[in-house]
Parts: sequence; structure tokens; C-alpha cells
Amino acid sequence: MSDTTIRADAHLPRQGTAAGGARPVVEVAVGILLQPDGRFLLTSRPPGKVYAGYWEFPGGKLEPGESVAQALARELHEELGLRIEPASVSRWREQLVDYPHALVRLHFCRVTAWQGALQMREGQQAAWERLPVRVQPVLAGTLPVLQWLGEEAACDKPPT
Ligand SMILES: Nc1nc2c([nH]c(=O)n2[C@@H]2O[C@H](COP(=O)(O)OP(=O)(O)OP(=O)(O)O)[C@@H](O)[C@H]2O)c(=O)[nH]1
Repeated sequence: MSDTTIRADAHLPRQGTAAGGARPVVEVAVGILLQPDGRFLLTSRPPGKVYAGYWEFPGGKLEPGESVAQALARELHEELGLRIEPASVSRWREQLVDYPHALVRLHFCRVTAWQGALQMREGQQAAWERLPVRVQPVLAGTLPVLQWLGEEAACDKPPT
């Protein structure tokens, strides 16, 4: 777990903070679908959703009783028509993000195998990207992943 909470759009008021109560944390499963050549899948947030048009890794909120892997498998199927096996999912990192609309804990998972052809079932767009990404704007809670992937790629390079 990263020990820093990202505060997105810090100038905007926070929803759900009335009466001084603790803000509930929304658990979110996020998939980093990696091709053998290093490309990864980004999708745009569908019209009508908060931060519509921003690019993110595919995924969504956990439903009651679901594990991260189960939620990810359900979301990838619902949103993109892809099937993944639990064995091809590995939990990677977590990040807490304080958005005006919600406080979310992102559970990032690496996914190396899937079945099916991409279907844009929610009117979103998809792009197989490598660093630096061409698509813009990228969601605040997605940016750290790009940094982590960049750090990994730098570590994998042989010394010059
Ligand atoms: N899937 C995904 N969500 C992310 C990423 N980064 C990030 O901050 N999030 C946040 O995690 C939450 C994902 O929830 P979601 O997409 O299922 O739900 P939503 O808020 O759009 O609402 P809804 O599905 O209830 O209509 C959103 O608040 C979104 O801003 C990311 O890379 N992928």
C-alpha cells in the first residue's frame, strides 16, 4: 500500500463529509492488462460518469462479498467482454485517492492472459499504450501506475 493519499482537485468540496463522520472508503479493482511486448490497455471513462472522457485502467467497484479478483473479472466482462482466469491475475499495489465525489482505494492487479475480443460495451474508447502515453487527460488515480511502470522499465534496462 502506498503511504500517501492522493488528493485530486483539492480546491473542490468533498462529498460525504457532513456531520464530521469518517468518509467511507470505496474499494475498486483495477486491471493492468499487459501484452508480452509491454503495451497496456487504457480505456476512457464513459459519457455520463464522473470524470467522463478521462483515461484510466479498466475496472470498477467491488460489490458486497466480492474479492478483488472476482470484481475485476466481472468488470472486465461487463465493460469489455473479456474473460480472465484468477490464475492470470496478480495483486500489485494499492493507492488511496481522495476525490471530491468519493474516497477510493484502488487495488491494482496485473493481468497477463485473457480471452475474447475487445468490445466497447459502455461507449468508452480503448487504446493499447506504452510509455509515455499518448492519450489525455489521464485520471489522477491512474497516474501513479504510469510512474511505477516507468520505474520498472528503467530497472529492467541493462546498465550502459
Ligand atoms: N477503473 C478505474 N477506476 C479508477 C482508476 N483510477 C481511479 O482513480 N479510479 C476511480 O475509481 C472509481 C471507479 O469506480 P467505477 O468506475 O466503478 O464507478 P463510477 O465512480 O464511475 O460510478 P458507477 O460505476 O457507480 O456509475 C472511480 O471513482 C474512479 O475515479 C483506474 O485506473 N481505473
